[in-house]
Amino acid sequence: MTPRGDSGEVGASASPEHGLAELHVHIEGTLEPELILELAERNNIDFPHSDLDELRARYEFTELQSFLDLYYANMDVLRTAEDFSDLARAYLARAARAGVTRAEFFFDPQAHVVRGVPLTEVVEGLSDAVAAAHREFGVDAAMIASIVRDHPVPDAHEILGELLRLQAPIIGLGLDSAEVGYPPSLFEDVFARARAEGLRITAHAGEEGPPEYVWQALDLLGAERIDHGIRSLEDPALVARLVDEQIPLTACPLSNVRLRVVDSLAVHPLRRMLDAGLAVCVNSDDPAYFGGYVDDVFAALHDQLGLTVDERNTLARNSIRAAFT
Ligand SMILES: Nc1ncnc2[nH]cnc12
Ligand SMILES: [Zn+2]
Repeated sequence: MTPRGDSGEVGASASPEHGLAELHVHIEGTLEPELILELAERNNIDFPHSDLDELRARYEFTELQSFLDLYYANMDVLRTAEDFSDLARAYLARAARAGVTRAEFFFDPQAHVVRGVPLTEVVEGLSDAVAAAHREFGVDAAMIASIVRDHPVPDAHEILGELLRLQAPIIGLGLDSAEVGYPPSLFEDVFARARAEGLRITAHAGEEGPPEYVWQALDLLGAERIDHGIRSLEDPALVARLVDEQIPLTACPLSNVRLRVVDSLAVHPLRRMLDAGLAVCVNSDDPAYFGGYVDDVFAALHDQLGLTVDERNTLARNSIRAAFT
C-alpha cells in the first residue's frame, strides 16, 4: 500500500484544474495524539494517557460508538480559543498540503459547552483560523456547526440560538454523532429555524442508520448534502432520487473501513456509487483517527480499489460542485 503522510503521491493529488474541496471533516477529529499531549500539558490537565504509544493503542474501533467514546474523551484537552485555533490551523496547513483548496469543516459546539467550555472560546478560536486560512495556507475555509444528535433535543435548539445570538460565522448546520436511534425527524424544527436564518443544511445519514434516515434528512431537514449516505445503496428508489436531484454524498472510505461499515477498501462501493451517477465525493471524516487526510484517502483508493485518474478527477469535480460557496 502507498505510504501515508505528506508524500503527495500521484494517486493522491487532486486534479489541479478543478481544485479539491473537503466537505466532510470534523475539526475535533483532526486532533492528533501529539497535539492532545501538548494541550494536556499546556492546560495542566491530568490526561489519563501520558504516553503516545499508550494513547495510540486505543485507536481500534468496533463500530461508530467505540470511536465516538474516544473522540469525545480526547477533546477534553481543548479548553481555550488558542487551543481551537491551533487545532484548526494544523488541519488547514495539512489540508493545503493534501491539495485542498476549499475546506468546510464541522465542529460540535454541544460537546464543548457540556463540559464547561464557553461557546465564545470555541467560536473565536476556530473563526480566527478560518479568517487567516486563505492568507496562511491558500485554503478557502468555512465552518459548519453540527448538532450532536444523541444529546437532548432541547439542547440542539439552545445551541443554535446561542450561535445565532453570537453571530458565529458559520455557513451551515449539520447533524452528527451516534446515528441509530436518533432519526433526523427529531430535529425538524431546529433545522427549519436554521434554514429560515439562511444557513445551508447537511446531515449525517445512512452511515450506520437505515436509508429511511436519508429520506428524512432530505424531506424533513431540507438537507442539501448527505454525509456518508452509503446505506442509500440498499434502497433503489432513494438512489434514483439522489441521482435525479444530484444530491451530493460526502463519502469517507477510510472511516467506513475503520468503523467497520465495510469490510475493506477493496470492497468499498465507491465505484458502484460513481457508476450509478451519484454525486459522490471523498473526504477524511476524522483523519487523526482513521488513518489519514484526504490525499491519503485518494492514495489508498488508488492502491486498493484501482481508482483511475478519470475517477479521481470526477470525485474532485464533484467535491467542488458540492461546496456551499
Ligand atoms: N463518522 C462520524 N459519524 C457520526 N458522527 C461523527 N462525529 C465525528 N465523526 C463522526
Ligand atoms: Zn462525519
